[in-house]
Amino acid sequence: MDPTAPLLEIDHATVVRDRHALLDRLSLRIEAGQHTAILGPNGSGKSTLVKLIERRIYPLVHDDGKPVLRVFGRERWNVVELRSLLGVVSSDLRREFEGMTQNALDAVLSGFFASLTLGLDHEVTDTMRREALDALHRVDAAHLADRDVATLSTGEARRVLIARALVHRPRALLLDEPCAGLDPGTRRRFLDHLRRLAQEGTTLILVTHHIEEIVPEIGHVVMLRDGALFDQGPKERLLRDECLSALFDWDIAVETDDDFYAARLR
Ligand SMILES: Nc1ncnc2c1ncn2[C@@H]1O[C@H](COP(=O)(O)OP(=O)(O)OP(=O)(O)O)[C@@H](O)[C@H]1O
Repeated sequence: MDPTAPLLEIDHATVVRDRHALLDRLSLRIEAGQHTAILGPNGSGKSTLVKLIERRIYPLVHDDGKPVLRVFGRERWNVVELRSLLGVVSSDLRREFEGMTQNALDAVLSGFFASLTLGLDHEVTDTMRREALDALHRVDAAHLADRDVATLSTGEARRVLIARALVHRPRALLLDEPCAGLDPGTRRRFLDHLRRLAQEGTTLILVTHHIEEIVPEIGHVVMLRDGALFDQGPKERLLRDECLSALFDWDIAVETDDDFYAARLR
């Protein structure tokens, strides 16, 4: 695989459900190493875009057969192979843990096999076990290792999912509102951890409603609205009063502090 290939190339992607376009001819390109935040109001298509990238849903095909979506330069992927390169934390906790009866450590170990659950045919080594515990530790969840995932609180479950996405050290991370449900301390530690990962070479794609979560390493912003691209570019241009106010239809004042951004509603 070409390491310089763009992480993501989307060419006029349209996704239709019930005669409604969830994504409407969306074109987007994210380079390898280009840490990116995806912003947009409720219903703008952010989670649909995440599902499209992880191949849970498919776009309409082009008449001329040109690919709509390429990830790491490739059009065709086996989902297991893709997941080993692209760690995903989806926003839908219910979906992630549906039907799962296993403890948190096994849920994290399943990340090594790009599967949702740990099966009898999965050979778990001591190193994997150590790394899974370490991943739980990094999100302050080591104490949850033996807990049945079905009994976890929202924030606890989210930490376990984050550990599962991190455990095999994927080349890129696709995070759909990963901080939802995290308490302030855990959120801060998680964001600090994301910063370290980005500095060490993991590309971050972060879907969020909170510009406070756009860590300094993320320099590129993609804005979606009504399933289409509203704007994209460097955050210094897009994370400004006029642009955010137009995107969210609300008068927003942006403040910056130490390379972090914050939004205040007026
Ligand atoms: N299966 C479906 N059938 C019909 N409409 C759908 C379906 N799935 C999603 N939608 C609609 O598509 C639009 C985009 O949804 P999506 O979940 O991608 O938005 P989002 O930007 O992630 O929103 P939020 O910020 O609320 O999480 C929404 O209007 C949603 O109601």
